Amino acid sequence: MTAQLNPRGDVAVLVPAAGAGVRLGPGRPKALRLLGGEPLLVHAVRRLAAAASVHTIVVAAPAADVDDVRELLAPVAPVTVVPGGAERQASVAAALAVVPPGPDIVLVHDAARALTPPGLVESVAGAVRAGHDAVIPVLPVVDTIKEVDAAERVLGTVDRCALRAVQTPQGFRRAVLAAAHAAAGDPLTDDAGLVEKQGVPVFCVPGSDHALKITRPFDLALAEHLLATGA
Ligand SMILES: Nc1ccn([C@@H]2O[C@H](COP(=O)(O)OP(=O)(O)OP(=O)(O)O)[C@@H](O)[C@H]2O)c(=O)n1
Ligand SMILES: C[C@](O)(CO)[C@H](O)COP(=O)(O)O
Repeated sequence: MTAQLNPRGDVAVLVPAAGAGVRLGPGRPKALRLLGGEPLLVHAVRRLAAAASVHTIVVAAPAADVDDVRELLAPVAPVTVVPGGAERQASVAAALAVVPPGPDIVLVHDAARALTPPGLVESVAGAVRAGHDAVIPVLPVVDTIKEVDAAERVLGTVDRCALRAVQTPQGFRRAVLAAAHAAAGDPLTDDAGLVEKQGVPVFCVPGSDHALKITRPFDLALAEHLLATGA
């Protein structure tokens, strides 16, 4: 059954899903690889569609797989699917370009963070609604962090109290994200980075262990365990 999105919602979610997944090893584009028998993208979109504020979801799919992705997601939720680009930033820009009039809040969410709970979507959107133009979910850094040189010699120990590991969804006032992408130069790895370059303050909210990015084979094994055990 297709989850209906909320026509009165104020949130559009862009889902960059066009990456190859090189770090995961050879195989299909990462968003189409299986977790518990279903593609990562299906897990991600199902959870986004379960967030009450979501009005629109736009997926940037691998260009060769756009038709397959439309078919795959049709039973999950009403989504718009566009071809992604060579860099994540281009995929996000392609999705942003087709957001319909209406939603004033835009979230950008990696398909690779397939188990992100709907509650995190709502907490990021809520912080934008409360007046923050740019919001990112973060976790504290749990390991000691060293700065090293090219020869792997330690230069020093970084004060991790001031560091955060950044997740998605990242949330923005729509006009702020549009202006940041319009002004974008060399690709950055996240959208908050583009907004920072515009001098816009970025606000942090607590992230979730379940929003882990499935990047390497160990992450996929961990996600399989989380899904299977409901942990
Ligand atoms: N050209 C790209 C590259 C990445 N992404 C998406 O951006 C998200 C975060 O990227 P990451 O997890 O680093 O994925 P990949 O780029 O696929 O990973 P790798 O660097 O291992 O190839 C993913 O959902 C990925 O599909 C995208 O839409 N378009
Ligand atoms: C946006 C992001 O998920 C924030 O952690 C991340 O930067 C994107 O992927 P990458 O692994 O940095 O390429």
